[in-house]
Amino acid sequence: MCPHSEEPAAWHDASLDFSKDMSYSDYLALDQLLAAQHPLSPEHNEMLFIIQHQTSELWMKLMLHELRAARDHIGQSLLGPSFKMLARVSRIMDQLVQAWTVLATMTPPEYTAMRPYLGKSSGFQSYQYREIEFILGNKNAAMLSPHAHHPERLAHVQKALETPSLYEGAIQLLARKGLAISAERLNRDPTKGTEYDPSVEAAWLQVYRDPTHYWDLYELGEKLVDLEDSFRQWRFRHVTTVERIIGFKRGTGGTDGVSYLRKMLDVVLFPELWRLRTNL
Ligand code: HEM
Ligand SMILES: N[C@@H](CC(=O)c1ccccc1NC=O)C(=O)O
Repeated sequence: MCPHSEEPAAWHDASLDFSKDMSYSDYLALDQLLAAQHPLSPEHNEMLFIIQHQTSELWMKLMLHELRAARDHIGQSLLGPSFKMLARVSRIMDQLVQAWTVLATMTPPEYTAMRPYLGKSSGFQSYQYREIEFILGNKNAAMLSPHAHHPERLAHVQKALETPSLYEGAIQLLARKGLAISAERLNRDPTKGTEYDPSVEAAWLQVYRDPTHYWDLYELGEKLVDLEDSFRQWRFRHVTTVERIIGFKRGTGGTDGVSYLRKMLDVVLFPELWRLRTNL
């Protein structure tokens, strides 16, 4: 009963006996999920480092779920659902951009104390991140090597390398809608990363110069630019946070560290969609 009234407590009708029914924790497999954090160091701040990455990887799992579905819908010219999926992916990326404020609470001495325990491990070896880069067209077969020892992870990245990217699907859609794309571009090796093509820019320019006629393609173009905009912000927040925490030390993954990550800021996923803005 409520302490000061005759009314039953607000939670009075809540289900309380889960001996025979699925509960919140059962449905979310929380026993497994919350038992998956294994700090290697005695440092207080390692839990932050682990959970920051595990939550990022869960968001990446959802991004891939949505990106694969968006690519399938674009392949079937079903653009409405693909727009919703791409918008969701951009919002997830925004979430990952904001998440850097939590990790930025880790100071250099705190990270330095736990860094030796990381060995050669690095986000460079994130197979979900690599799949995301690949499905967006930033492909590089060399990035399979860190997974060569692990058949299941290798299969994920290998499949992503061999499957035409989401942007490839958008270019094929432009051609299906009657826009002139070069035969060489339409028949390009899907394992190769996206490279600027003048016929693709000319096609996007035709769309952006007549949005009323090509509204669905125009909206697809802007959804892709939204996504790359958010991705660029993620890359920038990562390199800035890294510089805050390890300066210009070499990375545990073997790269030059911040120097390498700064080069990644120059990656352009959808080159023609950015170049057309200059020529519109
Ligand atoms: C203290 C925090 C962090 C530091 C010092 C750091 C440092 C680095 C460095 C130096 C690299 C270059 C590869 C290497 O040599 O290791 C890298 C790559 C990477 N990191 Fe981080 N990182 C941090 C946090 C994160 C977080 C929270 C994520 C989220 C998933 C992340 C994801 C990645 C990814 C995906 C790459 C590969 C990037 C690419 O190849 O373009 N990192 N990180
Ligand atoms: N490359 C980082 C180490 C690192 O960032 C890391 C290590 C293990 C698991 C996730 C990591 N985060 C992203 O790269 C460093 O050089 O300190």
